[in-house]
Amino acid sequence: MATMESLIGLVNKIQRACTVLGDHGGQGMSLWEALPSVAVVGGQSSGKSSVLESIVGRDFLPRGSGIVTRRPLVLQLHKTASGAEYAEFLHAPKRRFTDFAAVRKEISDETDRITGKTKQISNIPIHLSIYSPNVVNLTLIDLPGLTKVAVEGQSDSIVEDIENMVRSYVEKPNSIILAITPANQDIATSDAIKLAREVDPSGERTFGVLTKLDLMDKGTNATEVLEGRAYRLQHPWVGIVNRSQADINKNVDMIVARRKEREYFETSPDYGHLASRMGSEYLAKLLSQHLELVIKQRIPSIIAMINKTIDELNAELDRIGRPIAADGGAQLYMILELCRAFDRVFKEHLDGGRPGGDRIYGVFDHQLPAALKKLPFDRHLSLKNVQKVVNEADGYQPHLIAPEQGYRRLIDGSITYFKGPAEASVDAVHFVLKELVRKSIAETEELKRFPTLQTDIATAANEALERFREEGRKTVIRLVEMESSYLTVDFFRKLHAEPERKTERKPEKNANPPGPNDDLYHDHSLRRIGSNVSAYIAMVSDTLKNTIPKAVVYCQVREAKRSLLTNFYAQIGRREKERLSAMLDEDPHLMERRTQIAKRLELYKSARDEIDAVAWK
Ligand SMILES: Nc1nc2c(ncn2[C@@H]2O[C@H](COP(=O)(O)OP(=O)(O)OP(=O)(O)O)[C@@H](O)[C@H]2O)c(=O)[nH]1
Repeated sequence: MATMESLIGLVNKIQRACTVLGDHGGQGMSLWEALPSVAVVGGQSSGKSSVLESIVGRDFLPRGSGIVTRRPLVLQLHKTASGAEYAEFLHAPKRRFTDFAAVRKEISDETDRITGKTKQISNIPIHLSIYSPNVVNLTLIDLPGLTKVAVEGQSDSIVEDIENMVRSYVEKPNSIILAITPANQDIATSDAIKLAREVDPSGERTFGVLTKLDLMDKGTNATEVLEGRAYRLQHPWVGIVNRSQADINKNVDMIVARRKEREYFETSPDYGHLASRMGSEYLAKLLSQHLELVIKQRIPSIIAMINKTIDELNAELDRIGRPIAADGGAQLYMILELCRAFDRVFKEHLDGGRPGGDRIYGVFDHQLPAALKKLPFDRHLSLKNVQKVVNEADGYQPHLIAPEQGYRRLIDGSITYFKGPAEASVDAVHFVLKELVRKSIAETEELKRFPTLQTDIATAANEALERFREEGRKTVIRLVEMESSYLTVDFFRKLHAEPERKTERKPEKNANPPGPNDDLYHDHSLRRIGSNVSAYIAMVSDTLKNTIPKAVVYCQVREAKRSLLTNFYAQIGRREKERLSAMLDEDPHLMERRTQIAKRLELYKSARDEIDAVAWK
């Protein structure tokens, strides 16, 4: 079973953490808003500060004319067993105040730090913790006094601004309203009650406090109000007698004032019967008990809200990416993971699943055959050129049986033409691969947050592709050169065995002018040579049409799949931690957002842990 200290202490802790993170309501459903708290509201001079000081048993609030409270003051009271009495501000955690006049000055100074000397108001709370044997565990939020008129130097809107700020605190369903009304004023005109009625019509969250009972006109009393007949609330009204201005001027001790207040009620003919339920000490206990009760009731919904928020924050973190680890090993691991993610996408492009790989087949199926077809063999094997090549090969002595050298030169010359389409295939596939690298980087979700690493991967992949292209180029050129280094002997043997039907008919078809017999024979023979070479080259072309794609895939596509980033991995493995961090550079906005989320997540998780610890005690 949780103790009172632990429950209120728990909420105190969470509230402080909320303020550190800038979560103090006003931004949708926040943890702060889910936490029950007591908000103190009242018109100017209603005795708000006096009630708070009386509850604390210390003078510590700034005084003065005009609007003194200009920022919410979250006052967390912690009862100490040791007798030590001191105060601490969340904004100055290292400093322990034992002099309460210094606390007052610090509240003033800290107010001005945010609002400037302009006397404007701000909804950013000041957190003050007071540790004392004279307090009960309680958290109160002191809010600016509701006012009717702006004083000099303040904008006209301040009246409305204050009301809006106070309303933003009291309208949340988890807020307990401490509505302070002076007894020497008509309850119907009380600013505090007016606002409380507006946001809590059933009066279940409102505690009515009547101050200045001692200042009522002779012959009148407040029993109508205190007994709940004048204005009904779910909770009993509490009457208070604070120090008068004269007491304050005389520096009457707060503890003495408490005693005097007790005596006032005990001896009062009007309120004697209510004495046990009157006074600031009673009020503090009442609030403390009530706050504890409310916290207990709210814990399940607070836990639900915390869990929901944790889920949402985790989902957002997943979306924008988890924070990067600080140590080199983890960074290296992360870079490798990111590279692998890229590699997966890249392979999907090649193997199918994502488009692009089919364009490589397009090179082999279209581009290469078309380029082979366009090669200028007609020109190279024209009668004139055949004659020229054969004659040159023969030299001073014409061939006797067959122009062996001529054949070889014609074939060599023709085969050289294949280098063009072979290299073009290598280049075409290279560009497809390069484009797929670019696409894959853009499509790798995990890489989106790391522009530097994207560039690094692109550079490394393109360097690798250049190497593969060079390898591919060498290999296809070698294939072409192999074709000229050793000819297929069988092809020519078969030719030899065949009758010369086809070629013999040709001269008749070609309406060549009649000439000497040997000339005719010579033409026939040249034509035959041309057509034999042409047939041979067609065969080579068919072979290369099949082997060039094999070489290209072997050297470029297969390697890209196998070892696109191998060199890169080796390089980063040797890199210093600083360079690894630099590779994981991110968009600063994103980093900021992530830090924010991580902090909030931390807050919510620790809040959950704290609640668990209390709930199981
Ligand atoms: N006699 C008597 N005087 C009181 C009582 N409560 C408050 N006062 C006096 O009323 C004046 C205003 O009290 P504060 O406690 O400063 O009131 P406040 O609501 O905090 O005022 P602002 O901060 O100006 O809005 C001071 O002079 C107090 O001494 C009371 O119960 N009896």
